[in-house]
Amino acid sequence: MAGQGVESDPEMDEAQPLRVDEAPGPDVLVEIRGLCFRRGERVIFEDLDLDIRRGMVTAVMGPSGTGKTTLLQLITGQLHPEAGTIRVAGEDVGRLGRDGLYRLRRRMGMLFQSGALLTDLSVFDNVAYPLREHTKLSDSLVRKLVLLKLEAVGLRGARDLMPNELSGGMARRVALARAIALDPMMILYDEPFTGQDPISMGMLMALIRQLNDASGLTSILVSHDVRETARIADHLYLIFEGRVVAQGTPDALANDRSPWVRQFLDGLPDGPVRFHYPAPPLAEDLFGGRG
Ligand SMILES: Nc1ncnc2c1ncn2[C@@H]1O[C@H](COP(=O)(O)OP(=O)(O)OP(=O)(O)O)[C@@H](O)[C@H]1O
Repeated sequence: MAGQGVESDPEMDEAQPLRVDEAPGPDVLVEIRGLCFRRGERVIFEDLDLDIRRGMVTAVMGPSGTGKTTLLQLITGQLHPEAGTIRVAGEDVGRLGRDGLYRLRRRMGMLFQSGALLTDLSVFDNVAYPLREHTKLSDSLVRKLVLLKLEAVGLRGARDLMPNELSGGMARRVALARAIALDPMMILYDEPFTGQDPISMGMLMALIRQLNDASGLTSILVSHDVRETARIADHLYLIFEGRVVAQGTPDALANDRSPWVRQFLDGLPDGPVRFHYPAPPLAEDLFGGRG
């Protein structure tokens, strides 16, 4: 666990930005500074600062639609910042050309919700796919690597199965084996627990932690599952309305009394994040004679 305390604004009725003032050290793998990004007219990020530290599992949480998936897409260079910088392993992602991005993405494993397996390939061939596409390794070496990756997710014995013969949890573990096939420096998880029963969720949680620690990875985890995420993450960022509104270790955030943190971590239906969409007073609407 990282020994860092919580940082949040206790009076936070309205989300205030938290700034990362100190320069990033060598332990920072992803450094985001002053990130601005819009979708049409909608501001998704406004002057966002965020650090992902090497060797840690860092979770990014926040209400639905805050931009968590968008953040992962910006880190992987699928989207480009409007302003600000995103540095991954020292490289400014927004300035990389096609080749640079390609090289960088090879070093990032991704387990996105939509990252389905190729349905007409066996488990073995799904995991072998990135190795065959991106390397010139011999068949016998590919075989050994695939078996090792499948062993790491507990599915070496399932190598000849087809995707439609797998449970949802097994399919996600195969996708995880595929995501680590090229020995990435970092792995990004977007809602990895969605739709999983408690047992396979537990297995995935343990795997995320184990793979991170045993392979010296750095992990970014986007998830709605507050309790589960807090159990495996070293550091949590809570984002809302384009900014980081709180960050810290799970323990520190668990003891944080700010209304925003409490509403999010305790799943309260109303608080700084309003249940009601902004509207004039009800009486005015009912009796004010307006259309
Ligand atoms: N391709 C797109 N074009 C336009 N707007 C988009 C697109 N993808 C997402 N958005 C919008 O950007 C905002 C952020 O979306 P994003 O998926 O990043 O949020 P999220 O925090 O990951 O949400 P959730 O927790 O529900 O998955 C949302 O308002 C969404 O409607």
